[in-house]
Amino acid sequence: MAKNNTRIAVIGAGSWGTALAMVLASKGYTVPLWGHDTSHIESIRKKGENTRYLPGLSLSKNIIPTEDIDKAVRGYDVICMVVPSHGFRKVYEKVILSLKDGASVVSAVKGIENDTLMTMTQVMEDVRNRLTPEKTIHTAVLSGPSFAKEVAEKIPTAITMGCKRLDIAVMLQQLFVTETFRVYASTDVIGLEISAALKNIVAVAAGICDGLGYGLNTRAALITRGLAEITRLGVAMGAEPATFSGLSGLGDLVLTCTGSLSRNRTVGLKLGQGLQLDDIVSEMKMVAEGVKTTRSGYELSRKIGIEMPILEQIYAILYQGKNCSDAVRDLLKRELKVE
Ligand SMILES: NC(=O)c1ccc[n+]([C@@H]2O[C@H](COP(=O)([O-])OP(=O)(O)OC[C@H]3O[C@@H](n4cnc5c(N)ncnc54)[C@H](O)[C@@H]3O)[C@@H](O)[C@H]2O)c1
Ligand SMILES: O=P(O)(O)OC[C@H](O)CO
Repeated sequence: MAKNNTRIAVIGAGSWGTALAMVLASKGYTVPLWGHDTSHIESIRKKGENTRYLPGLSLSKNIIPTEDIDKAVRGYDVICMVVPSHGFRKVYEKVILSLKDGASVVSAVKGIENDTLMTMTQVMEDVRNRLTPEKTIHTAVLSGPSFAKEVAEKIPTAITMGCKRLDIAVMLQQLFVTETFRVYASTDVIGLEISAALKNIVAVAAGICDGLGYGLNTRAALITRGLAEITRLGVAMGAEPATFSGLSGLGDLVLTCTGSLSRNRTVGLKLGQGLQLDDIVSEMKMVAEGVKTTRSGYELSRKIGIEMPILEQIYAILYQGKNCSDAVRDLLKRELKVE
């Protein structure tokens, strides 16, 4: 758990980027924390607190807020990308220009790019191939049940670090682990990314059912059948089935479908209570990745030819104006199956 000489920076000064910077700073690392909004970065610098995304928690002096991406990245060994999926590619196109050869980049992001249907490590590989094919960059993913607020408050948490190269996954595991932040290593990058992105859609569904006033039976059914359809898609994309019963699969699904801190579940809750999606999203100051991922997940499932009934109903609610109760009714009256 001791600090070593690795230089690590965090890109993205929202709630999760700040919480991860706090984890690393608590080990003694000096961590540049980059954000795109100059006034927000200035406010963090002045107050020693991220009042917009993690109010009430003092930041360590080891966290160096910056709006200068080159300064945050140049010469660093490990970069942790925590920019929401819709802005990820544009930011990474800048990051990669300053990235040193042989660096590792960890995506802590849970989404699938809308236009390309790529996961974030696929986006990183795509950007590298186009902009700096001469560089060797090790891409990795960090995923698991982890509300930023609880991680920042040092509430015991377990999470998974995935990289196709196990030695790199283990190096990153050791970099992030603390006494309250337990990190497992994995090589199933696609499994971690698919489970992370798609659990947000099931969390929206769980919120909808709670908003409609349904009960705990309904929620348990959604978690279980949601996991079944996420697993089907992930395995068809080359993931290991066991990943879906791990922290990034079942673990994160349970957290986000049941935890009141979940932004995705909150979106669903309000939809179930009758509010309109545009109004809900425009009032939120944080990102709920599940809204956009419903679109990319839906297109991905059709492209690969995987049946995903819960995802299809959430897509119909979010993008085709379907009534929430009608969606639940249609899920229940589907042809009967063997489990
Ligand atoms: N918050 C959590 O508990 C948590 C935990 C695990 C994973 N995640 C994942 O981390 C990612 C980031 O989420 P978050 O919770 O930090 O979000 P957030 O809403 O708290 O903050 C988002 C940050 O990204 C910035 N941003 C927004 N659009 C941008 C753009 N186009 N370019 C650059 N920066 C932009 C915002 O200014 C803000 O600093 C998401 O994929 C989320 O699913 C979040
Ligand atoms: O608040 P949510 O719904 O984005 O969930 C946050 C994390 O992904 C929980 O692991």
